Amino acid sequence: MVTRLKILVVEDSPVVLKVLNHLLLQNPTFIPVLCDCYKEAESKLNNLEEVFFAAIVDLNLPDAENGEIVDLVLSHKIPCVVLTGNINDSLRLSLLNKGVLDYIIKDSRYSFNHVIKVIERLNKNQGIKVLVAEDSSTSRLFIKILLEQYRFKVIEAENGQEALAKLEADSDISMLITDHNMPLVNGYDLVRMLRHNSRFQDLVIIGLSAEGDNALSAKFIKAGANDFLKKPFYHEEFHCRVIHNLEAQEMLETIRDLANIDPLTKLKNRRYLFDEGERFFRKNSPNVSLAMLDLDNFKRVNDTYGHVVGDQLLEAVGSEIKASFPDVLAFRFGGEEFCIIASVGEQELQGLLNSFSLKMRSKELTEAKVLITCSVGVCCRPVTSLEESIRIADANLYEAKRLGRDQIVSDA
Ligand SMILES: Nc1nc2c(ncn2[C@@H]2O[C@H](COP(=O)(O)OP(=O)(O)OP(=O)(O)O)[C@@H](O)[C@H]2O)c(=O)[nH]1
Repeated sequence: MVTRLKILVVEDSPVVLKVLNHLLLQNPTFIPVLCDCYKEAESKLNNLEEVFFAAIVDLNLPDAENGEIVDLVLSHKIPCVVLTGNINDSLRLSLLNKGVLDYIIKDSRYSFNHVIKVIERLNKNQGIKVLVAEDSSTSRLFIKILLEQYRFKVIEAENGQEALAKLEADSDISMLITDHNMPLVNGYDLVRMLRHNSRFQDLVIIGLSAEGDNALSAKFIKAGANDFLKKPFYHEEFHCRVIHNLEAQEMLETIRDLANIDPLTKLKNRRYLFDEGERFFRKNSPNVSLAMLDLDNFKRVNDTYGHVVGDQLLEAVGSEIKASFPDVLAFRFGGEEFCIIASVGEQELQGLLNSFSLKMRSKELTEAKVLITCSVGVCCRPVTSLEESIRIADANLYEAKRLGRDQIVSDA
């Protein structure tokens, strides 16, 4: 179930209030709570039953014309995005120093979309772990506070060696912010070590240094860091760089998923099989077993119930495969054919396939309550290539079909 988050919106213009309400409601996570003056916002904030995830506030309200609403919201420790008609350097600095997340000039409808983007980012950040590697406890605390302002989960390390150990122990860490001058392993060496390990290819890395060495930023980036910041930096720049680099990485992952995942079944696709499957095969050979699974008489399902139900059935089978083979590589090979690759023993794979076939035989799938069986061909013998393994499993699958379907034929 989606946890819904209340967003306090304080704005005296009915039109702006309406636009923000409309935009926030586009995201089912958000519940906008609208106020048109300081007094109303104050009473909402003082109500202990109301818990706000963030606030969007207009700097000039009829009953608080000098930005008092910002102090009020921040005193309740609520992340605050400010809307303003105009901005100058001293106002910008004063807002940022108070700790507002961002300030947005109300000059076009795009500015309102930007406000929503900031709030959505904040929500996403709650699930993102960032490791800060920095030997100075003061600097570490400063960076931690900046990151927590944006709702990131922060983990700390006092030197490069500790950072490496924490990254190895926790594969959920998405970003590393690392100083250069640290004991044991410095930042530059840490980046080099990480980038030589394929496990850390997707880790976003931002280097930091107080040194006046101009070559250091280039060295960091050449070693594989995504970005570099020289200390002292202003927190506006820090936040922009953190968010930009994270979004670039997320975009890359989305593109990769689009290229490798079958949109209907959510299993990896055939293209990924010949890529990742090949790698898996080489790494685990000769202890690799492969099974080809093909739904029986699937054409009849399409002919009887229509293609929409056919699609729903494929989607449901995809979920069943994911649940039944949790620790193996599972792919949609094409049409109603699937492929499983595992480095488990022949007996274990046979057991998993038997349970899956039994489940398929007895479970009604989709709203149309369709019963479907599947035929399976297995290759367990040591072979020299993934292609050979697929060819043998396919021949066994053909045999399973010939013998009357709904059975497993193995070469073991
Ligand atoms: N709805 C739907 N149907 C698909 C999809 N991909 C392939 N099919 C259908 O799957 C059916 C496969 O038919 P056949 O190759 O004759 O195989 P079968 O009917 O399962 O028969 P056997 O494999 O011999 O048991 C065809 O009707 C394809 O149109 C898809 O993505 N969605």
